[in-house]
Amino acid sequence: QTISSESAGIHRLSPWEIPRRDWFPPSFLFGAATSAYQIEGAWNEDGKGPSTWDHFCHNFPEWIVDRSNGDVAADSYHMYAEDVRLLKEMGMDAYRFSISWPRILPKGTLAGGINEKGVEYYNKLIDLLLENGIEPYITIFHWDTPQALVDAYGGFLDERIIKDYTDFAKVCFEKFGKKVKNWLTFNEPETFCSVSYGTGVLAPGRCSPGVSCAVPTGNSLSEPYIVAHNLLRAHAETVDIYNKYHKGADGRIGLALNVFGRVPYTNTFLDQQAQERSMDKCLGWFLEPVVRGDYPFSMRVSARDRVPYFKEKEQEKLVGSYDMIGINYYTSTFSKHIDLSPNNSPVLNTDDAYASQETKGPDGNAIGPPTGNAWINMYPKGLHDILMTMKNKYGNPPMYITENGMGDIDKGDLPKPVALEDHTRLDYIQRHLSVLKQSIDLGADVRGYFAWSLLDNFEWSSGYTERFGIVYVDRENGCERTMKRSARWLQEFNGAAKKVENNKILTPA
Ligand SMILES: OC[C@@H]1[C@@H](O)[C@H](O)[C@@H](O)c2nnnn21
Repeated sequence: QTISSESAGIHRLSPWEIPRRDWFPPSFLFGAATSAYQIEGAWNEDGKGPSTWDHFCHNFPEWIVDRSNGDVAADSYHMYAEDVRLLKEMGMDAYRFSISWPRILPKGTLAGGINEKGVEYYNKLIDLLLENGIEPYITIFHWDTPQALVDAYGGFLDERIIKDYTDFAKVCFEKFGKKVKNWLTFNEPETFCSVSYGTGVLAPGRCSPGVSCAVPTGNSLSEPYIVAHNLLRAHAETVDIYNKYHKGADGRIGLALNVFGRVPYTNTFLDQQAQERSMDKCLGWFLEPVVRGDYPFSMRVSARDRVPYFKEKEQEKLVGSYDMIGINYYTSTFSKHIDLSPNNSPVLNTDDAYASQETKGPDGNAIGPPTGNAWINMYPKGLHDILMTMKNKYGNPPMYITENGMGDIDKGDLPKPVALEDHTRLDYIQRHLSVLKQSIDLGADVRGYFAWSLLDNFEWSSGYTERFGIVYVDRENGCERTMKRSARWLQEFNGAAKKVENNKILTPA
């Protein structure tokens, strides 16, 4: 069951603590986010090719909690108009979604041909969004690599991916770039590298022999760094092409980074160093290359020859390869020092930080109240700390909170009426918006906020057992959408709720 905010020891926000739309500038964007594999379904319809996620779920169902897959998901391929209607009804300014690479290029390569029906789907979605005054924010890659490229040369493990990815991005810019002005090349490269090639929990599910994953023929210590290096070079090439041929006067491009807050486990020097190494590992791994052209020093010290070097020409394209940075924030952990000794030789690339990530502090208390799913304890201050780091250490780039949210556990035992009353999610969103306001007032250049997610959707290895949507999706009933309490509050917050008094609608139609 969803833990009630009261029983989780969360006091209700007082009326004056409830965020209001006028806390934020009129230009600030409020939106919601999704990704292709998690919502579209139609996995093999209208010429779409298989992605690594289709392959992973069909071949290794035992690695998905409920043995499910994204074959239907939230059926947005057929129900996208309903999604846009909901965004409009909530008064959202923007919608972040991703493009399925194999829906556009079924064989992964340009030579393999463009699937015009796939192009048509995204053009219909984009046109409907624009007709309803909703700004599209497109993520080019949200983890669904074409399986054909994995079969051909190992996907992101091989630098041939750089050309195929830039070809795919060019098709997106050519087909959608006149209407779409905001682009994110990659979603959460750190998660993709560490969890798809380190722990192997995400497709293609690779890890070292001896680590428990679907494909234990990888190398959890070296493959994440190889994939990261290819991904960053693909990012830099793509941004260079965009800036030269597609940007125009008002185009903007960047990437969305997953950032866990990290708090020293104790205030000892060793734990403070552990916190810094953990931030380097999570944020710096991809941010420092695009800010200053190389990986964090702490990573080179610990992972040494497993961290590749960029060529000078690559660095020239990497540095400053963003007009905006997306921050995906959910929760924080305590970072605890691990001795750099042969007894602790790393198994996973994340072990290179020589720090454990603890949800409980030395006093045994969790970093924040539990929410629904296990890995998210509510700690809004972590978002503030990250934004201050972005402002004070990384040049305060234009930022968007491109994901923020929590999941309700539903193993078939969460009645719909209970799920619709998602007061913990409402409390979570309100508290993070409140912290966001403080951070902006302290100078952080944040220009928008996207709730994760618009819809209950396919939550990767958790399948459909974690509901992250502000809108409930009833997959037993034609994927019918119903606004949850959090969505209705956002509707009111956005000034879109039809306030009716004496039968007169006060808000604009
Ligand atoms: O787990 C919830 C969501 C996923 O559904 C998103 O696809 C992913 O970008 C993400 N990163 N952190 N948390 N999330």
